[in-house]
Order: sequence, then structure tokens, then C-alpha cells
Amino acid sequence: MLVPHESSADCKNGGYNIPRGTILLVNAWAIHRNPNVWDDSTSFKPERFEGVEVEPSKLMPFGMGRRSCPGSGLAQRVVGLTLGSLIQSFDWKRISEEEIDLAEGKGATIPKAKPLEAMCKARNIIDVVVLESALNV
Ligand code: HEM
Repeated sequence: MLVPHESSADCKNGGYNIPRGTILLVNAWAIHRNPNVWDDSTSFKPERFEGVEVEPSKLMPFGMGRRSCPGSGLAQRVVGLTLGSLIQSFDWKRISEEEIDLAEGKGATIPKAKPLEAMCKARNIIDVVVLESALNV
């Protein structure tokens, strides 16, 4: 569910009359798993978004409309930068050959039910980065 909102005036949405003062919740969880919109809708397939422009009403991780997330631009840059830095700076290994369990846990942010465990070892590049910042080069 996205953040609850309250209608500031009587309005109509999707054929429903919504009186002023109604608490409205958008079920983004269901919209993002709608089998009429997405092929294999419950599978984790990030490649489905490669090179395609998706209609905002079908994909709304940051909400939509005038109360959508004002930090979305910053967030998208930071997520890419953080992931890139982790891949660039560490060698990663899985701790077992068992298939990763992607089952969802409870909570508004839908954490994994079983936390992902991995091993990481700093790459040599880290020494260079730390040394350069220590010497302020
Ligand atoms: C991956 C990171 C983030 C996600 C997934 C996310 C998602 C969301 C969502 C779903 C909403 C509610 C939209 C709605 O009510 O329809 C929201 C609102 C908001 N977000 Fe984010 N957000 C993220 C990062 C950020 C960052 C980095 C900032 C600030 C620097 C930020 C500031 C806000 C604010 C102030 C609101 C309230 C906007 C309003 O009610 O008018 N968010 N965000």
C-alpha cells in the first residue's frame, strides 16, 4: 500500500463516488502483480524494464500525481551508485548453492522473509581509494 491520502473534496474515481474526508489507499502491491499487465507477473524479472517506457499507472514505486515522491530522482541515482560501488569495490560470493528464496516477509517495505546472506572481500581498488583519500590526492 502507498501512503494513505484523504480526499479534500467530493470526487469520482473509477466510477465510484468518493465523499470528502475519505481515507484512500493505493494497492501498489496488487497493481505491480496484475497478470493483465505483466507477463509472469509474480516473477522477479528486472530485465522486463530494459529499454521500455512503462506507463506511470502500471508501475508506481514512487506513487504518482502531485503527491508522488519528490525524492525519486535522488533515490534512483543513489540506488544505482550504491549498487555500482558495491560491485566495483568488493568480490561477492554466495554462501551456498541453494536457490535464493525470494519469499516476502511482513511490513510496509516488503522485506525478504529470509535475509540474503553473502560473503564479500574488499578488492585491491579499495586500498587505492583509501590511500588516495588519506593523502587527499
Ligand atoms: C528508493 C527510495 C524511495 C522510494 C521507493 C520512495 C517512495 C515513496 C512513495 C511511494 C511515496 C508516497 C507517494 C504517494 O503518496 O502516492 C513517497 C513520498 C515521499 N517521499 Fe519518497 N521514496 C524514496 C526516497 C525518497 C527520498 C530520497 C526522499 C527525500 C530526499 C523522499 C521524500 C519523500 C517525501 C517528502 C514524500 C511525501 C510527498 C508528499 O506527500 O507530498 N523519498 N516516497
